[in-house]
Amino acid sequence: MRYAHEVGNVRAAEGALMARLPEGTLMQRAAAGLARVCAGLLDRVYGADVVVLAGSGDNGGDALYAGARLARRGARVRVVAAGSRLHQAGLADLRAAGGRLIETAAAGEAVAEADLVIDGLTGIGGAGALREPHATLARAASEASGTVVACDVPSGVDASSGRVEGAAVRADVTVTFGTLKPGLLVDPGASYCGVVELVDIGLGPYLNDPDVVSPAAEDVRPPLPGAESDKYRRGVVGILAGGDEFTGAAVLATGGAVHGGAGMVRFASVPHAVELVRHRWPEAVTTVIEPGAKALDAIGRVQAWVVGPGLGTGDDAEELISAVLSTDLPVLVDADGLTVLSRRRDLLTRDAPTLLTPHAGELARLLDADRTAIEARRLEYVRRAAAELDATVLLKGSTTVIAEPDRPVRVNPTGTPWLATAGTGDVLSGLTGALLAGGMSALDAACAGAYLHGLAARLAAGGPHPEAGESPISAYDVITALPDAFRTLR
Ligand SMILES: NC(=O)C1=CN([C@@H]2O[C@H](COP(=O)(O)OP(=O)(O)OC[C@H]3O[C@@H](n4cnc5c(N)ncnc54)[C@H](OP(=O)(O)O)[C@@H]3O)[C@@H](O)[C@H]2O)[C@@H](O)CC1
Ligand SMILES: [K+]
Repeated sequence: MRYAHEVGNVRAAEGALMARLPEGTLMQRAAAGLARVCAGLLDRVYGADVVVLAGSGDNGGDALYAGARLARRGARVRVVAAGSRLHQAGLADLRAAGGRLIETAAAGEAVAEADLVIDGLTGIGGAGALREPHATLARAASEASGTVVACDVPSGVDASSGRVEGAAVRADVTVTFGTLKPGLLVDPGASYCGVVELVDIGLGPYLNDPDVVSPAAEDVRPPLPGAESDKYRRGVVGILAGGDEFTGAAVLATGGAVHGGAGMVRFASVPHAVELVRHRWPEAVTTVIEPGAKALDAIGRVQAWVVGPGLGTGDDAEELISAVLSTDLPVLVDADGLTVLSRRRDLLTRDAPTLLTPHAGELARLLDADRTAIEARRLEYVRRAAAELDATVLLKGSTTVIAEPDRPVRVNPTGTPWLATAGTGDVLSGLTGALLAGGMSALDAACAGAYLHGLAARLAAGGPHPEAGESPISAYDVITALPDAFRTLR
């Protein structure tokens, strides 16, 4: 797991640690780590052209001390001061090492020709949209042809949330201190960071529980069949999807489940959807159901339900969703099911686990909120959704985030922009339903489902020669790549 802490937590740990150390120690540790990474990025430090963008806080101080370390190794270091103040001791050290301050008016040219730009405008103290001249400097850095290294956080990115309200530095590398910050893991902030390097400054023992975690491959443990397993013990997932209008979603969700490790997939729907699913996935056991409260009775036993993809949003769909949520089994609700729930939130009052898998638009309907606001503040809204709806919520999108009341939010590290194509969400719901039926908790199933789905998409997009770049993929390609994604976890 990778752990991330919000600004308040970082400051509390910093205070506790600083009380035990001589003044300035932490800043020197940070600066040393930053300078080390910068030096590694340069072909040669001696003679390299380095520009430090320094704000008036300690983030600027770190950058100035790092600049001084590079200057002592022979780099030509120039500093642009943003704002009225500069960290005085840092500036004095840089000057003593041969660095010099230049006018803001000359900054554009200096940044454009630099081999390396260090962004020390704002760190965890940054708040709201960057003001001037910070915003202009951030834009210049983002367009620089040299390597751009952000100190702690790319300036303009909110460290706790990943929110970006105006200009922000697009970094090639972000060197962060003590612990990751949630804004480095969650879009839009994450997309500004480049490669994130964590520098240990000794904060670890003083940090509280993380606010956000991001799983690595070893944290994703889908259930494995043992010698004793049979299809029932491995988990039977029931899929209620498709209708007279939409059938593709049913085929794709079933495919996700068939390749998601379920012992058996039961699929139930109207005759046309059943016919298509049978044709494409002979592995699935299918049932034609009549609308009505007794629809589930004909299907046979399952360990978890997936309901919603392509189901429609009318009275029949509502009745089916109501019946499924009245069971004492884990239920994953997706797509049309979520639209129905946005007018029937009362159906969510239940004891068994409920997993909701909305994209921003569906969550906007569920919370009566604004879609754009959700996309800009994914962490805030996924937490709010989990608390208000009393469910596990997986918010799909450029960064998929998963929340359960009173737990750290999980951020999925896999995926590719090519995943933004019709039908991939249906695959995710079938896959995750299979993991739920296999006995995983809603949080772990959501996490493993998102991880495997994103990995399968990357494998599909990268093909046999990923070094040659990625290509467009279809939802069906994601299903086909799932076995390879599972294999990478072994
Ligand atoms: N915590 C740790 O463990 C360690 C922390 N360390 C380092 O300290 C950093 C935190 O330093 P910090 O607290 O001085 O805040 P920082 O990020 O420099 O920003 C404050 C300045 O930004 C300005 N400003 C704010 N918003 C703005 C805007 N929208 N647009 C423009 N300006 C804006 C604000 O201006 P003001 O509002 O005062 O006018 C103020 O001058 C941290 O990120 C890390 O690098 C390490 O040295 C060691 C270990
Ligand atoms: K910064």
